[in-house]
Amino acid sequence: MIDRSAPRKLASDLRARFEALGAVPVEPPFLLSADTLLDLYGEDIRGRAYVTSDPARGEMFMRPDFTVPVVQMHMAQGAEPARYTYSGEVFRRQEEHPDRAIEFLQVGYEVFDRADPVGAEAEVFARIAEALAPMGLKAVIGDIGLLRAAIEGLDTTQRRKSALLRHIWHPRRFRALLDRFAGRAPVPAAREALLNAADPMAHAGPMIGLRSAAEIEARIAALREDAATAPISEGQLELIEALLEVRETAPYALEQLRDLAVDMPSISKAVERMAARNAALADMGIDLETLSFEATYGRTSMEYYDGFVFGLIAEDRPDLPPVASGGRYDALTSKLGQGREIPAVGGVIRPGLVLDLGGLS
Ligand SMILES: N[C@@H](Cc1c[nH]c[nH+]1)C(=O)O
Repeated sequence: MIDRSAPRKLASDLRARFEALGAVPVEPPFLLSADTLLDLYGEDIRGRAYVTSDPARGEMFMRPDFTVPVVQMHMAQGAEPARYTYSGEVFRRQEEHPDRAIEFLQVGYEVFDRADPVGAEAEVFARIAEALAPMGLKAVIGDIGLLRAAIEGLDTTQRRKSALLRHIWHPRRFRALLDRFAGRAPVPAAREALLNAADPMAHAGPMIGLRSAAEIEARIAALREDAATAPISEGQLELIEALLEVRETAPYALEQLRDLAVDMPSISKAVERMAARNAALADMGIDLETLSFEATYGRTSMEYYDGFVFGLIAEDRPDLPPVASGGRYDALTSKLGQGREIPAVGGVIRPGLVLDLGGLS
C-alpha cells in the first residue's frame, strides 16, 4: 500500500516553509476543464492526462500540475505582485515509465512579479535549493529563451521558424526539421511526388478525413512554398548546433554564449539576461562554480516554459525524475489573461522523491 502520511507531512512542512517566506497558500481544484486548459500543457502532458467527463461541464481532466490552475486563478482575481504556495497530488499517466508514480505530491512556489524578473528567477531557484540543501543534489539551469531567440534570428521564413519553435520540445523531430530546412536531409519521396504532381488531388479518392478540400489545398500550397525556400545556411546551422552544445558551469557557459552572440546577435539580449540572472543568483548566495548550465535543459519538460528553467537532480539515480524543477512561463499568463499578462516563474519539489532518497536530514 502507498504510504501517504510521511510524504504528506513533509509536503505540509515544505509548504509552511514557503508560507513563512511570504507565499500565500492556494488550493486549486483536482478536476480541470479540458476545454479551456488541456491544450495549454502541450502534446506530452496532454497525452498523459486522465480525462473524464461531467454531464454539465463537459470534458474534465485530473490536474497534471498546479501551474496552469494557479495561473488561471491569478489572472482571474489575483492582485500584483503575488507569491503563492501549494501542496497536493498531481496525476499523470506513465506509459513510457510504468515504474513511475501516476499520482504524486508536489509542493510549489510561484512568483508573479513584473518588477525584477531575473531577481524573481533567482528567488524561486534559491528558495527551492535552500529547502533541499541537506540532500546535496546537482543543480542544473537552462534557458528556453536563448533557443527561441536563436530560432527567431534565423534567416528563413516565419513558417519554418514557427515549426522549429513548436518542436523545441521534441529534440529528435527538431533535429530532423533543422536538417531538412538546411537541405541536409532529402525531401521524403512521397512528399516529392505530391509536390510535383500537376493536380495532387486527382487520384485522392473520396473525402474521408476531417480536413476540408480547402484546408488540404492550403497545406499543399504551404509545402510547395517551403520546397521553394532557400536552405538555412551551413553557418547558421553550425551556430545553432554550437548553442545546443553549451554545457558548462554557469560562469563559463556565459562566456561561451557571449562568444556565440558575436556571430548570432539575435541571442544577445537573452545572453545579457543570463548574465544578470547569474549575478542575481550569486546575490542570493548560490555558488555559481557548482551550478551547471545546459543549453538543452528543459527541452523535455513542461512545454509552457519560455525562459529560465532549472532542476535539482540526484546524480547517482539517473532513473529518477528531478526532485525539484521549474521555470519561467510568461506566455502562459497572457494565454489565460484575457488581454493581460505578467512575468511569472515558479517551481515544485516532489516530497515523495525526497523521502525515497533518504529525506532531508
Ligand atoms: N508545474 C511544473 C513545475 C513548475 C511550477 N512552476 C513552474 N514550474 C511541473 O509540474 O513540472
